[in-house]
Amino acid sequence: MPNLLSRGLFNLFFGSRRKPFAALPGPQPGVLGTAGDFLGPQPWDVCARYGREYGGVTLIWMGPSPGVVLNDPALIAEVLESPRRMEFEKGNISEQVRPTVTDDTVFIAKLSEDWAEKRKLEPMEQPWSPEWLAAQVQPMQTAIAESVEALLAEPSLDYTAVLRRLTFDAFAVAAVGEKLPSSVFDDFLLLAKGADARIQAKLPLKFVSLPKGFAEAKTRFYGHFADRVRAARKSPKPHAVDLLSWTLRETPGIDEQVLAHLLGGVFYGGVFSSSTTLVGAFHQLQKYPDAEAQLATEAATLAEGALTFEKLSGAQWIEAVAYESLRLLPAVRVFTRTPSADAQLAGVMLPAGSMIMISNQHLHRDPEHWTDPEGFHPARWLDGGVARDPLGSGHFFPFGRGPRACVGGAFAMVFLQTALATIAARVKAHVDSTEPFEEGFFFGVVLPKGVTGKLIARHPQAARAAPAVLTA
Ligand code: HEM
Repeated sequence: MPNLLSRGLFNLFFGSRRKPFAALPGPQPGVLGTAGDFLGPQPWDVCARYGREYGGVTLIWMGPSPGVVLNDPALIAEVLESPRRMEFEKGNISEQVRPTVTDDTVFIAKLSEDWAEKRKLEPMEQPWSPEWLAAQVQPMQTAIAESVEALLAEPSLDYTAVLRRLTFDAFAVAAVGEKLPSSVFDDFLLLAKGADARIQAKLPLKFVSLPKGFAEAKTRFYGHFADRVRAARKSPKPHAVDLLSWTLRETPGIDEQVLAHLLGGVFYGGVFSSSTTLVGAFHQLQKYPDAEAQLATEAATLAEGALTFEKLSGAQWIEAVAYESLRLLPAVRVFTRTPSADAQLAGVMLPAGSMIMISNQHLHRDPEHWTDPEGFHPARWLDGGVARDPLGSGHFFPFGRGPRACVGGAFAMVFLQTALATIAARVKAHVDSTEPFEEGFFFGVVLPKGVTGKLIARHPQAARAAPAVLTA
């Protein structure tokens, strides 16, 4: 809380601005407004504290500009889902990630039209058809199984690093039909660091310089996918199910660069968030051995023969583990919106350009909604649990809510379930400590730190020599 002098100064200079917002609760502003609250802790922890202390809407001050933090499902629905959602533009994340993800991407699409309609016109809308998703299970299973075997040889693992690479490799198989060279992964990370520096900057973006070699890495990274588009056009694979081959069959006239950029964008959309979710899942499973044992049993049943989408769809415990991980440790915990013109919300008039922060951290752990919310209990999702709190509902929105929610949510679910089934059938992912891990922030996504351990083969034959060595 700012000291008396700081609060006095704010009131002296900006006191008159406070009057129209008197009805809203919130922390006392000082000379920096209430922005000082966000300087130390992670933003989602601040949003959750506000939810506990002030309720569904909290008035904040970014310097002299008012804003709100929403923790009320109805207000969140108004901003993200109702017809009024068109009044609230997505935050400025697009400007921050623009150098990394190029212009041909759904990341930086403007909200100038109804996004639900716009998506139908986007080439990326098509790949997430149920047919394409179903076709990814088997290739991703093979890729993940191969990665797991390679990792078995490692005496100690940093799960954040190795699951990030495992996820990248599985996404590569879904995107282009095979794993990519390590040099492409390195370029991917370098470009992500460039965007991350801009996302985390407290400075205006023009003062944030990009890492050395950024421009060259970008040319190489997207050039790699452009080469693949040309090669696939020259020698089409009529039965291949990867996104590249699939899209060329369904949309033969698609521009080479657009497709290359969309393929590259898939990795930025989902590698960090999906791998963070897996780290959280294995950390919790170490803490809850009964849940882990049940996962191993179900995964073993699925491992008899090839894994299919149908088999996965019937695997209720695997789905429940994925949901519970997304509830307790969602990888994306804060999203923002901004009224493009003055807009009425929560009984006040928010000026154009003000900050609206929405977090799932508090609602995913709201004790009035969830039993033992801090505990990891996949069983809560059985017996109608999924229908009670579907994805994108008031107290469960790990992928956001409404038409501008995550583009890759359905793919992420298929990936997470395939990964849990494949990994748990082969190994126990031992985690060294069940103490809460430190959480950082990278590319807008929660970054688990210091989660170490090793994979222990469930069956001796799984420990056979690794076919390829993975680099973290
Ligand atoms: C567990 C994994 C994932 C989580 C938790 C997650 C979560 C989210 C969230 C919360 C948003 C913001 C929604 C908003 O601002 O309203 C988002 C946006 C987005 N996600 Fe994901 N995501 C995941 C995986 C993926 C994957 C696999 C892809 C692509 C293949 C992807 C692509 C995107 C894109 C392109 C956007 C921006 C959409 C837009 O601006 O309209 N995500 N994601």
